[in-house]
Amino acid sequence: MWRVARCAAASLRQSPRRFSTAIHGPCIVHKRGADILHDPWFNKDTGFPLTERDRLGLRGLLPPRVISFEHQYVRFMESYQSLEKNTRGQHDNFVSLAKWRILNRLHDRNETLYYRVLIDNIKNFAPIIYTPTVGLVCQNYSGLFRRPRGMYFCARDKGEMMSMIHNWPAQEVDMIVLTDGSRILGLGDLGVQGIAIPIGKLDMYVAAAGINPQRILPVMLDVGTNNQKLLDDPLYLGLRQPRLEGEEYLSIVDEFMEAVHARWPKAIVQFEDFQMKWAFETLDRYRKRFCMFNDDIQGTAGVALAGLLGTVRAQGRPLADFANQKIVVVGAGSAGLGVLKMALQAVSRMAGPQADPHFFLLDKDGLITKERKDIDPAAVPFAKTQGEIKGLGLSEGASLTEVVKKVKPHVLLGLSGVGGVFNEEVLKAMRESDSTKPAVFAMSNPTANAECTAIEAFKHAGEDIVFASGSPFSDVNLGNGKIGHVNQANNMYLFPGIGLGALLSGARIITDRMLQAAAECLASYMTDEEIRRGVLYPSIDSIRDITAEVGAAVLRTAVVEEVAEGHGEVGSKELSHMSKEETLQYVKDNMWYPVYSPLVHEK
Ligand SMILES: NC(=O)C1=CN([C@@H]2O[C@H](COP(=O)(O)OP(=O)(O)OC[C@H]3O[C@@H](n4cnc5c(N)ncnc54)[C@H](O)[C@@H]3O)[C@@H](O)[C@H]2O)C=CC1
Ligand SMILES: CC(=O)C(=O)O
Ligand SMILES: [Mg+2]
Repeated sequence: MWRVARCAAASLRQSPRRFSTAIHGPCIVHKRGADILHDPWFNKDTGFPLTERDRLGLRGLLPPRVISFEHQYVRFMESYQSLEKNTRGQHDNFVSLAKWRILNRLHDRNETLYYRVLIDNIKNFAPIIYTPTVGLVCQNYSGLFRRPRGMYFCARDKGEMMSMIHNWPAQEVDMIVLTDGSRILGLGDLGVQGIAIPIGKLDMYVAAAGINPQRILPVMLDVGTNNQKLLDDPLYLGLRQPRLEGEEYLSIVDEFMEAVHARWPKAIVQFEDFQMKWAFETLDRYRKRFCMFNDDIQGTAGVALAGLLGTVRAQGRPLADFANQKIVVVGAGSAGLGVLKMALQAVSRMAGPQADPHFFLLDKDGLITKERKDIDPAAVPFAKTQGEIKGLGLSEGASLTEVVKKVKPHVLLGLSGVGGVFNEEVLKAMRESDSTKPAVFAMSNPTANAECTAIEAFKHAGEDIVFASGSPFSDVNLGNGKIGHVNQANNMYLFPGIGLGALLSGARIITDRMLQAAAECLASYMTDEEIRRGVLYPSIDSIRDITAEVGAAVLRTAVVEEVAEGHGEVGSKELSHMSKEETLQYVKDNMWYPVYSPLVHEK
């Protein structure tokens, strides 16, 4: 009823795991013949019906047999499965890249089929198009490069961006993911090669939020790199210069934001994998002027908070007990500080602004206290005073092991980007935790950068822990029929819903309360029974469902916050009159789902 008018190419109510036989509205195409076959958006490969082949000048350009969408799907899955079989026993990275290649080739050729296989097999394919394999793709991007995807703005383009933005062929863009490649996952500065991250994030937008892939735009802002290995690499495809700094840097980001806003005033920009100083600076600079958010600071915070509230429930305690949880956060970067900031807001709401939460923050130099020289301003609110830690026998720069042994935390949460920092000694110290169900969150990506593996966590910290990691691990067989459940604490459970809710509300800006609504929605999604079993987040198989819920929660809060300006033909008044159920239905009705629509040629 409230579906927003757009090319009916495949705008269909979500019907996962079924091949709908419904008739779909036609899609207008301005090309003919071979041009259509070479356009992944319209291409159906051997799936063009004979009438369409006639209409579009395709007769003779394809083998005569028409293969149905269902059959094409099965054929692709069969070739994927034989790749899996044929590469069994080979090196993990080799296998992962081979899987990425076969998916990427389909993406380049036939987007409708690509997104269908992705959506229907998201659990299998997310680790390929997203973390961890996307990290490997970034590391090898210049060598893997065959075709561009998205837009590349570089330092040399200063003064040209207003016109360059019009080089993007799509008329409309809803969702942009932007990186400067300066902190790609836990892999550091990867320069232009970081473009694979926006591509992977936007694939998740299509798969989870049903954002129309014709209206997404991955963007790389190449301001140079400080990665000497890349600068020395003859294959490197980015600018061969050190990173711009200070005002020079900001003027590039400013120009990009202005250019985007001039062409697509309602587009949402997600900042992704910026090094900490620019992550915070750009968020402060733009969040009141543009509809934007920083996923690493804000998306991650919401997902972590939902997990932290889940661990309180897993202990059989009331949510208000969150204010008493002792939480050790390892990593004082954009992600760690974002988590603590949101956790602090939650504690204030629950126990009042005078509440004194028991948060301990460590970085590469150990426990952060007020004694710390050159302390980052963003870390100041979480730095301990001497008075707070004296009784525990801790001091400035105390090691992680010492902190865990003395604090006996309920939760140990890693966002350090350093693989293995939760070593045997640290994990064993968690056995002395004051919690009946201690939690270990090893949230750094990709897999090799996780603070510990799932097996290590259950082995050393004990079988009663709750475990979560940023990249996927398999559940752990604990013997005697017991299974250690592995949660994936990854911002993928929130950013698609934040973007979707902001889009469909036509939000002017993204407020803290919209982000809080997203986190609360995720936190309340799991049943008590699931939480008791240590299941804090939904299975990735349900990501479309949780994203619709999160999107609806964000949208409703945008209305309450009076930042919703409406989307398409649905005005802000109509949005404000929708019940909770109607909002959810509106969101679901606007989620794109891939089907072949009849193509009609127009000059
Ligand atoms: N699971 C998820 O959804 C997300 C995970 N992440 C991951 O978090 C990690 C960090 O990201 P950012 O905060 O943006 O990076 P960042 O570079 O801003 O911060 C890293 C922090 O870790 C600290 N650190 C480094 N070595 C350490 C050590 N040995 N012990 C303790 N602390 C140490 C640094 O001092 C710094 O404070 C990355 O691996 C990233 O992939 C980030 C966002 C979302
Ligand atoms: C998941 C994510 O955004 C990161 O690791 O940076
Ligand atoms: Mg990120």
